[in-house]
Amino acid sequence: MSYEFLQYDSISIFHPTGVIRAKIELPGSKSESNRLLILKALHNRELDIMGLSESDDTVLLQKILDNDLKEGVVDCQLAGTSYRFLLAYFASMPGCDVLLTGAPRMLERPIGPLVAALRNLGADITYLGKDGYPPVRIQGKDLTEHYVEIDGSTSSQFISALMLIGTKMKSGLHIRITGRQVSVPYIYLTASTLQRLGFHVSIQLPDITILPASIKMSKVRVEPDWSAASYWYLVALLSKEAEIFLPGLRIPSMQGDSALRGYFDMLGVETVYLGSGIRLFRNSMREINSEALFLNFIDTPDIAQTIAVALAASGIKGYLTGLNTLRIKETNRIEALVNELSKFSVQCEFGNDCIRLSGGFTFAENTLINTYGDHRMAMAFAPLGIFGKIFIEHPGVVSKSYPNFWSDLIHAGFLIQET
Ligand SMILES: O=C(O)C1=C[C@@H](OP(=O)(O)O)[C@@H](O)[C@H](O)C1
Ligand SMILES: C=C(OP(=O)(O)O)C(=O)O
Repeated sequence: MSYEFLQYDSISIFHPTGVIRAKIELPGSKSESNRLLILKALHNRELDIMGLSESDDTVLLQKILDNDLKEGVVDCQLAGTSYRFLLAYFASMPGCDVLLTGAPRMLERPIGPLVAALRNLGADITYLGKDGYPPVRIQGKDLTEHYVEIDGSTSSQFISALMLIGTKMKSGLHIRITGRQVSVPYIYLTASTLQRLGFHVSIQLPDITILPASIKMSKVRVEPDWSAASYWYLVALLSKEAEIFLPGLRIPSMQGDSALRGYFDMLGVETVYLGSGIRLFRNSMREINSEALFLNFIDTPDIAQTIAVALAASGIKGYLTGLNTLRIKETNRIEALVNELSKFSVQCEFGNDCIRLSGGFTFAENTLINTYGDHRMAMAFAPLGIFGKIFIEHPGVVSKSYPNFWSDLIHAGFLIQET
């Protein structure tokens, strides 16, 4: 694996022909990997997880769990899912005394509903900074209650965290979700991961029941990451001609971001499922006969940036809604998107949970894309290099989920240089 260009202040990127034929080995799903690592630590340290994500977030989580630390400071850096899962994990580990912290941005990402739910289950958690936010001190305990209510309107990671530790609780766990649940497919991903390993889970939202059990399997394979696939759909869309093979992706998939297939089909990228993976084709005959597209991302927040760039660069007007959680991710993704799209004259208006794109895209050669410490800003804008040279600030941000991204673009014929 050669993780190129991660250390530079900025890079330039462009594609000399716009014709792409490539086979790209995507990283394993970060979401699946993180769930499996927690389950492995809770139940069976011998579990063999194949195809684990090589993302910074997963590598860090694995290191923390492998250390089997009982005391001291645990720094999750920028890894939101890992932070939320570890919060529940340590809270349910009798005898541990841990200070769980992260990078400055992590200290701005809320955890209040998860802490409240864990406390109701008997956990001992103290806020060390602002109430409702990291860092916290966790003194692990046997959690003896078996019913909990939690507000699901901030993050699904809170629900998944409870589901994961519920497998280890003596009488299991019944979770009742209050509020409007966001990112629902991630809850189903947790459930299906548990079921694959032999746990009993029943979901009838807003209720989830987990029964205690042990892992029945010794090996499990992680599917490649559909959120990472989104950048290759965008490359295909913007290309003159494309045929891209992404081995290992399945249809149907338990990863909610696989819904991106439908969006891109509408825009002119066809997906063919081959059993061994998927092949993407640019269908230049496809015409969108819609004045404007109305798309809701409440279930699939991680592909909103890719689709926003896809619509803008195709000159399609769009109303993107359900963006509630984008403000509390690696950066305020709504503002970041609007700032960067404006550099290409795209007319954007935005609110708390929506962006309206009113067209007007003009490619501007040599534009510098600011990335706001957010891997998905870098990856969603990089494919614009097909139209001409652009610059990407802090290319190293991609390692949060896809460290090989730049090397893979080079493999697909992009020319990338340090600047
Ligand atoms: O459970 C998971 O693996 C994730 C859930 C989503 O977060 P929210 O539920 O906070 O939207 C998603 O954005 C994140 O990248 C991964
Ligand atoms: C939001 C993300 O991750 P996390 O919440 O795990 O930091 C992401 O990968 O886009």
